Amino acid sequence: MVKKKTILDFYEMKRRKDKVAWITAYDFPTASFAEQAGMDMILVGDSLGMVVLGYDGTIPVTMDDCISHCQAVRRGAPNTYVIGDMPFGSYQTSNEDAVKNACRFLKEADVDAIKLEGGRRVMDKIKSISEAGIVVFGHIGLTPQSSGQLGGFKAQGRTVDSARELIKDAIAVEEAGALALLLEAVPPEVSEFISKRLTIPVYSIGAGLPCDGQLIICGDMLGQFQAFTPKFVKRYANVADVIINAFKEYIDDVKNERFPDDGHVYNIKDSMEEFEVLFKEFE
Ligand SMILES: Nc1nc(=O)c2c([nH]1)NC[C@@H]1CN(c3ccc(C(=O)N[C@@H](CCC(=O)O)C(=O)O)cc3)CN21
Ligand SMILES: CC(C)C(=O)C(=O)O
Ligand SMILES: [Mg+2]
Repeated sequence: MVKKKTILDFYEMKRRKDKVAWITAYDFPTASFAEQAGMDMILVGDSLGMVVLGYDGTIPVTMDDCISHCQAVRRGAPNTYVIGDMPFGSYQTSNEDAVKNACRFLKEADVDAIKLEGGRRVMDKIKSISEAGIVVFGHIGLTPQSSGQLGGFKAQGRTVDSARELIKDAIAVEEAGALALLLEAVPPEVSEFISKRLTIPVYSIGAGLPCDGQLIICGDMLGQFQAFTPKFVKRYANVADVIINAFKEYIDDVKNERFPDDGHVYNIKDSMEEFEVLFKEFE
């Protein structure tokens, strides 16, 4: 059993240029598979709203949804670094709400860190949660919770003007006390500059190779999520096909009485003659 990592291990990995591999997971089995595979960390993303609850965005996801899924993930991956993603409305309202809800993730779901979206505009939230002693991951670039303001799920930092805003946000996140930063959907030229400019580890989901590690949504890499596929997704399996084919085979077996066969039923423990006597009694 590999020892559970701490934030210090991730700083050491950045220094040694060892890349951090992480995925999202929302349930017990996926978390357990991730831990068995040796994943460095797991994000319980509010993307759970889209990937496992079927919403078309992350806005409806609640604190209770996140806590419940974090608990399942922690049970499945007791020795892996787990990050809880703060859902829309759980930190925007006030510093007090932000700290209170961040504390819930630690107290109720035993996560190692929390993540929240935004740069300069959430500096006070990052600072308040950090001052409570909690490890904060920042998240800038394509921030799905503010996709309304961005005009949709759009890559960021592709123009000099947009990159300037992104760099200011990255610096602000570090200054506010975040101990890691996630860049989503940002050109590698910009993420390389940010990774070098900051002291804290900078991770990528769709931000290219220059970052200190990579994140991908489990449902995307496994071919489980069908609504759309972001450009940055590499598919490693096609679970949808595997599941649909298994379901079709099962339906066919049931309709044609090939299932259940002798191997999938229980044997009687008295003679058939005795059972026939019993059945006669009730005819
Ligand atoms: N399953 C899933 N995967 C994700 O990566 C993901 C979620 N859900 N939910 C929350 C956000 C939304 N994300 C998205 C969604 C769409 C694109 C996308 O389709 N982008 C287009 C156009 C980008 C643009 O116009 O700049 C692309 O071609 O990549 C990217 C990231 C990332 N996150
Ligand atoms: C898209 C990633 C970065 C995320 O925040 C999530 O999975 O919720
Ligand atoms: Mg999220």
